[in-house]
Amino acid sequence: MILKTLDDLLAEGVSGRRVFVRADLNVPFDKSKPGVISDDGRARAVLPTLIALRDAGARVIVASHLGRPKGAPDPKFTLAPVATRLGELLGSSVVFASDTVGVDAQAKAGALADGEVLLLENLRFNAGETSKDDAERAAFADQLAAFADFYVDDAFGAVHRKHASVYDVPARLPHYAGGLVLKEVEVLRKVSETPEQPYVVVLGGSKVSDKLAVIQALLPKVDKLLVGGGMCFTFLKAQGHEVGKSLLEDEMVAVCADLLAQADGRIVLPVDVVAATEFSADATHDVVAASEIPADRLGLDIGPKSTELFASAIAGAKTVFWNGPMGVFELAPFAAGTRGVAQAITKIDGFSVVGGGDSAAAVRTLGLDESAFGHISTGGGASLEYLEGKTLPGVAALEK
Ligand SMILES: Nc1ncnc2c1ncn2[C@@H]1O[C@H](COP(=O)(O)OP(=O)(O)OP(=O)(O)O)[C@@H](O)[C@H]1O
Ligand SMILES: O=C(O)[C@H](O)COP(=O)(O)O
Repeated sequence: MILKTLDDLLAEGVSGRRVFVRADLNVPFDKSKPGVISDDGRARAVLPTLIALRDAGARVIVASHLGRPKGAPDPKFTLAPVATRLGELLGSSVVFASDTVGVDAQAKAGALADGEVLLLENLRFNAGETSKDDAERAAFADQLAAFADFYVDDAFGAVHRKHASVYDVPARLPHYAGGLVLKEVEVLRKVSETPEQPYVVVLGGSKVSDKLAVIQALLPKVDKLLVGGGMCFTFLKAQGHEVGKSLLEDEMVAVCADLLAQADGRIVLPVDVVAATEFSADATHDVVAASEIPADRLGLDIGPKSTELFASAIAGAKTVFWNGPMGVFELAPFAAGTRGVAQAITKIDGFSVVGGGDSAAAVRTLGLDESAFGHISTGGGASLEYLEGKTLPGVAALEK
């Protein structure tokens, strides 16, 4: 990979210059306490870049998405609490703009002093950020690029998105890869090119259709592919089981059936699940066989037998890649599967990678020892698409 790095930019000198940093500050929030960040790992991961630029006297303009608002302001997805947290982590105040490219952002960017940091409001409050229309994205990218002299991408979690701030802004400014992007790409390159066998992949989480392509791509390379979390129900349905009110992508059932047929036993599904009456910590819940989920229940975690089954598959692995929690770990009654699988991964005599904002958050919020994992990636979809062998638009843009 030939690209310029943050170190190159620092060597050129940034004092008094305006640097646009694309970060992935898409942090999870406490489901029961609005506005309270439940895991600030992604904010901490970008700190070295921000500190280096701040300390070198740059005027730093940080931009990120949060969640998936629909191209217009939505208070549920404001980055305001993240600006506060970022200021605490940096130990210096972070100015927050209440819009992304509007009057407030322009005034605050214009008033930045050397070594000051500004966080713009959620990029996805603007339709141009995620638009599939090149001209619409370009128009928004022009507005973003106008803020700065240089562009640094340290948003590894978003490099798989062909979005204005990831793909189009670097075409408009001298561009550099931040340390986080460089480190993530290096680790994932090793895992994807030369994984030591046996290689076990564990997939879960809720973004089902996002993750089916990676299963297809990884099947020829892995010894076992363990599927839990919200994803498993589409597979269980494909095996002919009823899944009650569990998360299900009906239109993907045929694809899952096809994957199971190709896998020749290497895709391992849960044999039991924790089935609840509703999506709530207080809901009545029981362990049921994966083939017998009652019509009025939804599966919110893998059951104890499945956890054991998955742990024993993980035990002999030399390489483990894990993306996506095994259940709704944020609610205590449904955290055991994720905890059990994570603990099994910490015990392997080999190299493990945890990919995904929520999976990384699970490691930390469940009190597991972060240092027992080989690498904790900030990218969920990004790390999966890298392993799939896809070109990542954000990385390609930096290479140009
Ligand atoms: N059985 C289930 N039903 C519904 N949701 C589930 C289930 N199991 C896990 N989840 C949810 O999946 C979410 C994480 O899914 P996601 O696919 O986003 O993971 P990730 O890849 O680690 O994160 P990201 O893509 O944000 O980096 C968690 O919030 C968890 O509560
Ligand atoms: O959570 C993630 O994986 C990244 O922040 C990207 O978010 P997205 O899947 O909403 O583009």
